[in-house]
Amino acid sequence: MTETRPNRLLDAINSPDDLKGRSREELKQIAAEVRDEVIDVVSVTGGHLGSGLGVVELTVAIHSVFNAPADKLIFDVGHQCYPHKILTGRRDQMRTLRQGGGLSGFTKRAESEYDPFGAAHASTSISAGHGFAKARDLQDGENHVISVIGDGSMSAGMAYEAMNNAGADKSRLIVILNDNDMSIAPPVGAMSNHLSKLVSSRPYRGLRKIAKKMVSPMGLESPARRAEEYLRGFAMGGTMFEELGFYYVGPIDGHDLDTLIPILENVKAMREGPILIHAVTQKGKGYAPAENSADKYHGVSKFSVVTGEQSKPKPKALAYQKVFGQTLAKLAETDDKICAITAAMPSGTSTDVFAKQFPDRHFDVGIAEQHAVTFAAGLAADGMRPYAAIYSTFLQRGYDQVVHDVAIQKLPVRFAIDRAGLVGADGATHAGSFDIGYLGALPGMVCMAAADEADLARMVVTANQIDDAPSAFRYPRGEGIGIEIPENPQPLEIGKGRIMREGTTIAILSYGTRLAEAQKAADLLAAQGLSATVADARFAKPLDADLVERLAREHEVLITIEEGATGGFGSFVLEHLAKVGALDKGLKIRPMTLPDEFQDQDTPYLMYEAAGLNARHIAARAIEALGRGDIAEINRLASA
Ligand SMILES: Cc1ncc(C[n+]2csc(CCOP(=O)(O)OP(=O)(O)O)c2C)c(N)n1
Ligand SMILES: CC(=O)[C@@H](O)[C@H](O)COP(=O)(O)O
Ligand SMILES: [Mg+2]
Repeated sequence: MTETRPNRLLDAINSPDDLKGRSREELKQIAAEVRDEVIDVVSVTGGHLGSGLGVVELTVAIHSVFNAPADKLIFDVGHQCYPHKILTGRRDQMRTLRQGGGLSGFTKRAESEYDPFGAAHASTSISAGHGFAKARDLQDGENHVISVIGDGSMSAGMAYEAMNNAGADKSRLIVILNDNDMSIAPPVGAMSNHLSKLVSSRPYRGLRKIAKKMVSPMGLESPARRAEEYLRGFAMGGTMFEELGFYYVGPIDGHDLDTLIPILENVKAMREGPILIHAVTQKGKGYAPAENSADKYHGVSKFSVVTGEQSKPKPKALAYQKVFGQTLAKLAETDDKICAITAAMPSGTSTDVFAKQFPDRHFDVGIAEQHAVTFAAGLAADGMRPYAAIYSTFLQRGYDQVVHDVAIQKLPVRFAIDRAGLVGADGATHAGSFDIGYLGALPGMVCMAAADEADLARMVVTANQIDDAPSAFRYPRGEGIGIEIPENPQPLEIGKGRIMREGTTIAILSYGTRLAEAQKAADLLAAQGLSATVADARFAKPLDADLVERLAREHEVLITIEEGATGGFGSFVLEHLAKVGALDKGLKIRPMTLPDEFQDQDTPYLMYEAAGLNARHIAARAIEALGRGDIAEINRLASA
């Protein structure tokens, strides 16, 4: 790929300034080289590929026309920003992408002045862009603000809240709608249909000619006037964007620099109001294996550039997600009230397993977590048994809906909280750190965490039986521990944990999949003659008061551990013990949570190592609390 190109113009591009003054042909070559570079990089790092390949020309065009960092370029989600990183001085670090200490896989303010606004969650770019535009106006600035948002991300309410606000405003804001007719899965909804109609009813072949006319000085006095003429004359009325107060330009071919550059130059000359450029692109553009795949190589592991084959290690166990999807589908065979809801993540959450069997009861609502929650509330209010499968981090966006629409009305929505705990390469934005606290705070909510895949199956079944309250069960990204999943999983007794191993001196009470580390910690302690009880709480709410009080009463040290932030399970235990006076009798209690900081990406193991939540840390914490034992020996044994 890259080696076969004779002149590597990209080698001379260290910042967007180096694109200025380049001929159109040179820019086309640079775009081709950027594309090759993205493919090469992601083939060794893994990461988000299809989206970046689709915006190569857009990114080159934007950086050749505008003046970042003075002009603010805001990418929605940020998963398509690899070409942008290559062009903004980060090319030599690209092979550290998504690794510990390396570049983030998203835009990030702390990483570069060319990333004015960080992202990773969808649909924030128009709001942020509007904020930048207002800030500029208030400070008498002159810079441009460009928000690039995908068609999939246009399904979230936030994008419309932003357009509603920005569209009624005179502030200059350029929104580029990058329409590749894909989300992670095929896009859904009426807006997606509207965009498809716009594209099919207005072929951009003619517009290409128009764009050529726009660059000709003939008949038009000034760039601003040219742009106005263009927009008045050729933006056909009736798009939703125009109704909302945006100048609509398009649809245009988002891979054609001969179209993109003149249009951006003209739009740049406009002095007033928000503009939306509708650019049609292809996800995975220019790399056949991506173009030809169903998911357009949205997110990939390392792969062979020649064949496109991804090198995925053979799984040792079924993923938690599959266990969830399969258990729910099986349950639905005998319960026709069960529904599954996903907010644009059918494959990520494995609701696609359910969808295959029960398409009528499966709902992909698009990137719309708030709606997903209230939609589930409506289903529940009229007698259905909805399971809303949402990543912990994305459910943050639907929190008021969980409180106001679900919990206050005691509606039995079942929340399958996916990606609980640290997720690795996606880093802080995707860590499922807060749901234990934010759900556990809600009156009436039943909160569970699976310690292994067999227990997850039981929790899916347990939630099905809770018809008078909302419930949630959390589980991490990826494979289980490889234990057998019962054929007919039995429901759990609500609010009851389990003792895994009886000891005398130290109690380790785990909530979630740290249980395996707790067991290892007990082994490390046993090697020093220190006896530990290990318990799996299963429920954070209702808390197993008997279990917690017994552990407190019968041990010198009580450690709680969870894959969540402070203010979660450990806090609930502490508060309970304080209320019943169990802390007055000299118990040494040590809650172990994620650290009070946003952790950057790394492997999940190393992130937990940095968080101090692996077996050796648990054992060391016990020894430190106890005041006896040898921490150095623990570390030696753990690393052996
Ligand atoms: C709030 C939120 N929900 C879900 C996601 C997961 N997600 C990341 S990218 C993506 C698809 C975005 O589609 P689009 O904006 O069209 O960009 P494309 O990948 O097609 O370039 C989804 C669902 C997210 N990042 N944020
Ligand atoms: C950008 C984004 O939000 C998704 O693509 C996310 O990276 C998917 O994560 P999983 O791989 O855990 O499904
Ligand atoms: Mg898209």
